Amino acid sequence: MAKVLIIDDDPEFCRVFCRMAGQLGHAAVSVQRLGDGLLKVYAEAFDVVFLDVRMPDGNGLVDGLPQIREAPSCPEVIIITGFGSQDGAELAICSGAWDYLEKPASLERMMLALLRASQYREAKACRNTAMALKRGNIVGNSPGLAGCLDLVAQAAGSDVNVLIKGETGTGKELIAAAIHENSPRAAGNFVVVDCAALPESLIESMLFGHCRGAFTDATHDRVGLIKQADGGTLLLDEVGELPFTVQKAFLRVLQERRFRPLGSSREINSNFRLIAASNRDLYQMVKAGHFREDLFFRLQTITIAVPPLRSRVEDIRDLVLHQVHRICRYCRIDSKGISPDFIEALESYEWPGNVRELIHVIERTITLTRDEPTLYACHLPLHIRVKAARNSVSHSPPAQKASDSPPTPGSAGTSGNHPLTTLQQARESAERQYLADLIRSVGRDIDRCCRLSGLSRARFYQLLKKYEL
Ligand SMILES: Nc1ncnc2c1ncn2[C@@H]1O[C@H](COP(=O)(O)OP(=O)(O)OP(=O)(O)O)[C@@H](O)[C@H]1O
Repeated sequence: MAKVLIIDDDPEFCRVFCRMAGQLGHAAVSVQRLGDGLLKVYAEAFDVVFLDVRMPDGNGLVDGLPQIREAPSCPEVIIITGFGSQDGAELAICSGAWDYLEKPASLERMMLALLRASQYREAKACRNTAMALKRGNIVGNSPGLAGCLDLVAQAAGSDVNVLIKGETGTGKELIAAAIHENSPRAAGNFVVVDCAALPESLIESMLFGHCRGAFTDATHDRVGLIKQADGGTLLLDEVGELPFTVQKAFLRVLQERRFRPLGSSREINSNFRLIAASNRDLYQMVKAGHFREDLFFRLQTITIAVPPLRSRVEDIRDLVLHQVHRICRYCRIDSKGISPDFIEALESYEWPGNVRELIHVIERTITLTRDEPTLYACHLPLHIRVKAARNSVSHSPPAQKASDSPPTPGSAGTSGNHPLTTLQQARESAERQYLADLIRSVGRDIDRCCRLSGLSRARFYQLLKKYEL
């Protein structure tokens, strides 16, 4: 039985729908306004939500769907609309809807969609309780990361090939390790091959192994990485860097799970599970002729796309707390307090290097503030402070006196149409704010100010003078 909510401004339609769902054993309730629907999904757990698009107080697809998908029970959403369009259908599916039905869809069709969505939910609930996922070192609870962990659970329960995509530093290797740890192969080896770091001349011998005398430097037999993963998992990290010739040889290994080490006359077996990871767009590489299409299709039976950190800002707080505690313990210093402005500044930065960059910033900050009991935003590197200050300026532009802001080039006479400041002005405003905060929290201890800000003494004095601080 599923718990169902229908959000539709037609009370008669809701009444008939609820009665029919009830006859099929589901518990259905309805509301006629989008706002009431949102309140309800955040107050109660639902399995499936039927959502109308044109509501008196908003557009279900645009204003409702994303929020409903992020509700604690993360219900499946079926869009029902009297004004269906191909673009609407695409938007719905891309935004995570289960289905997109045009009114008047027959009630049977709606009940079929409900049946499928509720069966899927049941199966998912069984999987989750059957296997409480060991997360390893993975920190974070954002919906984006939760979606990845769902796929980790699915992948761990099967033996199919997995492709993990995502920008550098997003945690692809951690995800791969979690699949291995949760799979029946956990007792076997987890062998990581960094395809970008293997010298091209050695790559075949590293992967396949070699016999003594196979080439000039082969002074003894060597077991290749593929054989080392026998009974376990092989992670091909940066698989896009695998040379084209090796891709062909590897494809055969993937099909046969057999190969011949260099210089050997005998083929050997290796029963490994393959996970590949890449921060490059392999599909584009296939189109450009740099990656084999047949290998590409074989790699991705399950694909996990790890979102960049900037699109799961909710994880930053958890990651910071975890890392600060970990690093302080490692450095044998007392754990530090964290002020809200420290987290806010980190949340407003875009993290091109993702979690790896965040960890480096925290390590650096703790090293530079060993004696500080609390971390403030002013302890962060300048570029992050600047970004935070710029964001606060652009969200609520301060009223400026005309004399404060020289006209920007080309804006004379039309400045009323240009609320944005110039880059130089924004930079100066951020710089001034940063220095003021720094002095406020550290005092006039010039050595510490210079050490924390990374500025030379001369430059520091120059800026104090410039901003009359
Ligand atoms: N969710 C997370 N929780 C805790 N630590 C994380 C998380 N994601 C990434 N990290 C840490 O960030 C660093 C980079 O992670 P990882 O090497 O898995 O990224 P990657 O996507 O494989 O990077 P690359 O593409 O550059 O190989 C590691 O120190 C890892 O432990």
